[in-house]
Amino acid sequence: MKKSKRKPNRKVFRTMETEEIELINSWIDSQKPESGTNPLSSPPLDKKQPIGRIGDNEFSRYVGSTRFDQLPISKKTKGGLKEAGYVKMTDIQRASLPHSLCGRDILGAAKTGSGKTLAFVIPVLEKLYRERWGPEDGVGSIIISPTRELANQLFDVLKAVGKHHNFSAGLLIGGRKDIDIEKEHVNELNILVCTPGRLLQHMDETPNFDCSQLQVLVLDEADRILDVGFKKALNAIVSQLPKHRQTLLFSATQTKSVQDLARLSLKDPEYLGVHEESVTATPNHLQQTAMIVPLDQKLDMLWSFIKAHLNSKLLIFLSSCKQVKFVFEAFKKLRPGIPLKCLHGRMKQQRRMGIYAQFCEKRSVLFSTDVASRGLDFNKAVDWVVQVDCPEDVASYIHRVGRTARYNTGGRSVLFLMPSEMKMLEKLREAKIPIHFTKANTKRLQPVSGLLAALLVKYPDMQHLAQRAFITYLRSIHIQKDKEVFDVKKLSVDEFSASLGLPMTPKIRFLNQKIKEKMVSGRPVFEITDKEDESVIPREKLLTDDLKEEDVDKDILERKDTQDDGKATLTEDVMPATRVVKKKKLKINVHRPVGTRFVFDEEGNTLPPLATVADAKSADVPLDQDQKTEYYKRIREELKQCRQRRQAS
Ligand SMILES: Nc1ncnc2c1ncn2[C@@H]1O[C@H](COP(=O)(O)OP(=O)(O)OP(=O)(O)O)[C@@H](O)[C@H]1O
Repeated sequence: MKKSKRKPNRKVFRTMETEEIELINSWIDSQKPESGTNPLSSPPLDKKQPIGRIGDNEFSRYVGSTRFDQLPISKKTKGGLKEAGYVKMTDIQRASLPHSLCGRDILGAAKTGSGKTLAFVIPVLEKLYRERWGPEDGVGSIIISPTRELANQLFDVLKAVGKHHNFSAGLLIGGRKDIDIEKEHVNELNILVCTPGRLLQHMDETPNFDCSQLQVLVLDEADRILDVGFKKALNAIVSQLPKHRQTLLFSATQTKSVQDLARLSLKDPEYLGVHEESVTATPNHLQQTAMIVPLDQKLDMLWSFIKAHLNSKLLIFLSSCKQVKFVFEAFKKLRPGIPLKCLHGRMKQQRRMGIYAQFCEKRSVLFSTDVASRGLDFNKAVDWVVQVDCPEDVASYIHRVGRTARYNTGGRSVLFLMPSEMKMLEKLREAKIPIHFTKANTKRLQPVSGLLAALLVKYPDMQHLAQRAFITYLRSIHIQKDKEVFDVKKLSVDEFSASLGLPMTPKIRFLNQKIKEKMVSGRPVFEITDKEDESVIPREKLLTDDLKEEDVDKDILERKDTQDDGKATLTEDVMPATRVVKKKKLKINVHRPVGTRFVFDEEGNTLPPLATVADAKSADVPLDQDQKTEYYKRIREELKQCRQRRQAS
């Protein structure tokens, strides 16, 4: 006779859950790892060993587990993990989960792409499950991320792994218009994945918003969230949370500052730095290169690089939003033959999400500020990370290059360093970053400056973008903290201006100013002094349009100023050159000197992509300066004449 397949009713389900929770609690209690130990150093479990209850009051060891199904976690979480394809644990998961599952505070540090997300998503789900958390219990866990895109990604992982649980979860990020709907429902949510600004907004504005029962607080990219840029927001958030809670902090570059940790009232945290003994601070499968590129050659080099990688996925970092806009708009008009996209903090949220999703899917080039530097996974498939502008510090470098070579995949990165920034190379090497240094080969450069000059004449709006890019870049260098690396006085500004296609070098007022960063009423400000003007300017204001704060969630801090100047066209894909039909109509043939080339070596083999712009043998900085100066002079002269002719007609 066929067995009846009737599902157990609710009561039976509840009893089964209660029994499972009792078993998990006893299992966790009986096999707790000793505080201060790293489970990675315990021998791995024998595959044949029985799992869970193995005698009357005896349970299997879970320290030393290598697979998720060997852990004392619920069937629901195990099911979610399995269906999402997660079977074996990564090192940070093996090291931290035994501690976090038994309720301890964690400071977790592991290389980029090593699986830190699951290391906090699993304990969040399990804690609430074991507490039998329900809709009426309200907010049980808060996961904070520094950027909206990362919060979105974390939310997706939470949904996938937690799909069999009954918790309600919400994504609370700035830039979304549905704040009023959010306010109505936020108290019904059990797990909040949010950016600091939006969370604080709810804390300030949502009637009866209640986190008093919070069980687990997670800070992803913890060092960034504890950083000065978020200090005020984070202090305000933490002041409204109960002290009795579990706190999990994760990052590839972790803070050890006692002051920072004191702000979070951590209780005897377990410090788990799983790659501390590793010979490198970056993923093993990541091939890293640095090369000298003078400021006025950066765009030539970047253009040549893109042309040599038309079948790849490239993530390009520039230092400011204006830089991103200019390079994106200009290169888009030059049609390199690969879709181009851009991402920065001044774009509307929906568009940002759209760009992020598209870049996960297709081969393309994404120009970005540091908004994309942390945490983002892009489906593991970024081929190259190109840092056109030097990162502000070693941590920033590690996070940027970490967008490639994720989990077990390979990846490559290249850093353009100006001659005055060579100190950064030393700093990277001191920080255990195996970076190969090579000299650029100008013979293979495809110059783009002349084309930009022509573009600026054809499209006068572009001139404004170029000027803003010029000024904001110099200002970003001027206010960098690390003066050993960044010195605006060492830059040849006229050549730089010409390389952007500008006919005249814009005035640089701030160069006479002394800028000193200091704290006023707990808020970072830059004190600016020059002969004419003496003022104190809030840090965010000075950085407006440009640096880090544009990229974070600013809905609270800058709601009034925030304007979306990302025009619709700014983020649209550019069709590859093969589809361009209007090309013939252009008066200026911008394509002429920059056709796609294949480069072959002496044996007739195609050269690896980087070799088309890099030349390890050449020892000199690759610039015939006289020729270049002559060239710029001529272009400027032509542009002036062109302008005069236009004015006359
Ligand atoms: N146990 C696992 N088995 C298979 N894949 C995994 C496992 N854990 C994580 N991954 C995958 O590895 C990739 C990187 O994971 P994750 O984004 O959590 O890294 P991370 O350490 O947080 O990186 P970052 O420091 O850049 O934020 C993701 O694509 C994720 O799906």
